Amino acid sequence: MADDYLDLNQVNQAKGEVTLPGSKSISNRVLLLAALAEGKTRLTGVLKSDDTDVMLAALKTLGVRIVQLNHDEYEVEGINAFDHSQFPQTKADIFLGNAGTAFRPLTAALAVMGGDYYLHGVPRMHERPIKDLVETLQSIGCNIEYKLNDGYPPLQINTSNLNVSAPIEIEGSVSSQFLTALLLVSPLITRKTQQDIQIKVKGELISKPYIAITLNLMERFGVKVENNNWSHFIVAKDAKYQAISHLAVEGDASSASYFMALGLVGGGPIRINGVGKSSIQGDIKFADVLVHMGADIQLQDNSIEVRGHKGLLKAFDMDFNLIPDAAMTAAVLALYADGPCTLRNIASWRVKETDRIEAMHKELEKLGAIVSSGSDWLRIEPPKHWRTASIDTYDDHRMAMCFSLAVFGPVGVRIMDPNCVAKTFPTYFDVYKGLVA
Ligand SMILES: O=C(O)C1=C[C@@H](OP(=O)(O)O)[C@@H](O)[C@H](O)C1
Ligand SMILES: C=C(OP(=O)(O)O)C(=O)O
Repeated sequence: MADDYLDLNQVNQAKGEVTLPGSKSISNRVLLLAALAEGKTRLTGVLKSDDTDVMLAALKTLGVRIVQLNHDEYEVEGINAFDHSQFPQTKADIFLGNAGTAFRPLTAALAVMGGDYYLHGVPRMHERPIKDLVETLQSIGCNIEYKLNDGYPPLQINTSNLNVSAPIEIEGSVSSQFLTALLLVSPLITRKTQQDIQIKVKGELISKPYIAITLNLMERFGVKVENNNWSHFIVAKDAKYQAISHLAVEGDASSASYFMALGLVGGGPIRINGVGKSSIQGDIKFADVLVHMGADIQLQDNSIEVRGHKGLLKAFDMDFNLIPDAAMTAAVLALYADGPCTLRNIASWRVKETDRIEAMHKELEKLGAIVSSGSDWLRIEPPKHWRTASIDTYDDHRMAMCFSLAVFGPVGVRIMDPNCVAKTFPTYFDVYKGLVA
């Protein structure tokens, strides 16, 4: 039975060493890429969590042979989607929880390859938009139907009849995962239509560093995409994914943000192994926010060491569009700032695991902060009078993880439903407890 809550005591210090679990964004992309490729790929450092479990289970249901060699090591036997245009299993009911990185790319892959597939998730997944991706796929001949509400999962996918006669247009302003999904399947589209594919982004592309991860990993599997200023992409007609003998998944840079923050407010030193300056994940740039707030950060190729100092942190007013996930960590650090802090350009928070602007607003207020917010921003005045609080987490792993940082004031906190961290970091609170005193 899930624990209802977890009481975290007030603490003064944090130090120690952690090794990060694998990156969710990389794990789910490489599982799919390896499944589509020709040949066997060995993946190490794969994240073990709800989001990756649903991707693994979906691929197995679709008939992909995946052997677990060790706890975080898998061998994936690619189906060679270029010679076999469908998955071995052409009819399936696929549950994808609340994993955007599984739902959006698999929608694109299954719609392009065709079959008889029902894709669904938890109730919140059925409130998260997918219209922009579905409309783009329909515009090139995919057969997708909404089963509950227009614009949202669940989806029924049937056999496609691809027809691409102009650049494929995709909206970029709601989630970058729609463009990621289209890019990941673009070599399948070129193969089926026997032509180069052009992709044009409509609207302002958000969360660009996640597109960089997509392009980087596609290239590792043998497909180089031409990127013209993040708005126009070209994929050549001979594009094809080739297996890689071994790919090591980096540690998760968004998960690193909590430990980096602990090193700052808790004094440190905290050493974080698994990501560093060679990372392909945009969230590594969270280090710049912490340096602004007063952290001393040493970035090695594959590790980070963080130290803080006594006293208040420097307040910030910043655009967080490039690091929407690590941005939540900054919102909680605002509790210890020397003035009001503003997070800007975070509209995508409203359509994630919960409405994160509303959730963050409510929960920071419970601790005594004075908070205001708008459609795409959040402003936090640090508490003058702290209050003890039960923090509701809204089934959002990041709400639970970032509010574990709210214990450096004069009070402890109660985290409701702490097991929601299983979405990306099931052992988070055990690791956390080993660092704070
Ligand atoms: O592509 C990815 O791996 C992700 C993209 C981001 O979503 P948006 O593009 O919707 O901001 C991010 O918030 C999510 O956790 C992972
Ligand atoms: C937004 C997130 O997840 P998803 O991949 O489901 O979009 C997240 O992990 O913060």
